[in-house]
Amino acid sequence: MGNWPTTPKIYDSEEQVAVAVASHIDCLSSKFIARNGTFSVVLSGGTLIDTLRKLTEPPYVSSIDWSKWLIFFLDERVVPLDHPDSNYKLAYDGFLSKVPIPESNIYPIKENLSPEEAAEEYEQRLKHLVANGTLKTSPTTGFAKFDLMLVGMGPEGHVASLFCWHFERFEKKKWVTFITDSPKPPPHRITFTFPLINSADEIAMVVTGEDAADAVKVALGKRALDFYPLPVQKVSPEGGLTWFLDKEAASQL
Ligand SMILES: O=C1O[C@H](COP(=O)(O)O)[C@@H](O)[C@H](O)[C@H]1O
Repeated sequence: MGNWPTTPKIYDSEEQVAVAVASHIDCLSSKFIARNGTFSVVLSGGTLIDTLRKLTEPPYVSSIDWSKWLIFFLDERVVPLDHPDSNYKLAYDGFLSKVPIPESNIYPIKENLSPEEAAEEYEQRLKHLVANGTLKTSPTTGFAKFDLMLVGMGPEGHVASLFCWHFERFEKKKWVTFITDSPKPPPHRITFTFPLINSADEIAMVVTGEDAADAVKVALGKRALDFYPLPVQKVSPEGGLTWFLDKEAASQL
């Protein structure tokens, strides 16, 4: 671990962030496909999905080798996959339905399980994909090592479904955990844990809008907190970390 603090890339508008994020992902897609034969990508929900829109347009929609992409979900609301609160539905409607990633390469949560069962099932599925060589392992941590995690942040500094007032953010052993009292609806969620998140080869933090400015300031070390760190401050991958901000999100730096 050792990418913290980092220098953010700051753009005049969310539109420019979307352009830069698409170009960054395109480069990583080529690099990892050349190296591994596949590109494993973990998606957040929230505003991130709309910021990926440039990938669904020329040149990327036809130039990227989508057949080699594998898609996972950083966190998920435990609701049916066609429910308006589902991160899968958000990602499908806004991104996945517009690019030719094979359906069998997309890994949504299983439906009709309790949050605890859904988290356990997803963790076991990840371990199976590591065992059969579909996913890499971090030699340092033994957790799965995804090529790229695209991480959004809530205005109070939560990432994935790891919130300030939940002990799940201190989890050390589980790969995937669950909560039943999310302060942001809906209450039932599963989420990657920090050891799994921080085992990634690359993390892109994609944060836009003025609401996020205070937490961005804390996250990037410009303001100390005298209590526990915000969840976002625990993002510290073994590999690369790149922050993409628009000028509103960066306004307190
Ligand atoms: O609830 C969630 O919130 C975060 C942040 O969302 P945003 O709309 O403020 O960008 C998101 O990254 C996470 O995946 C989602 O479940």
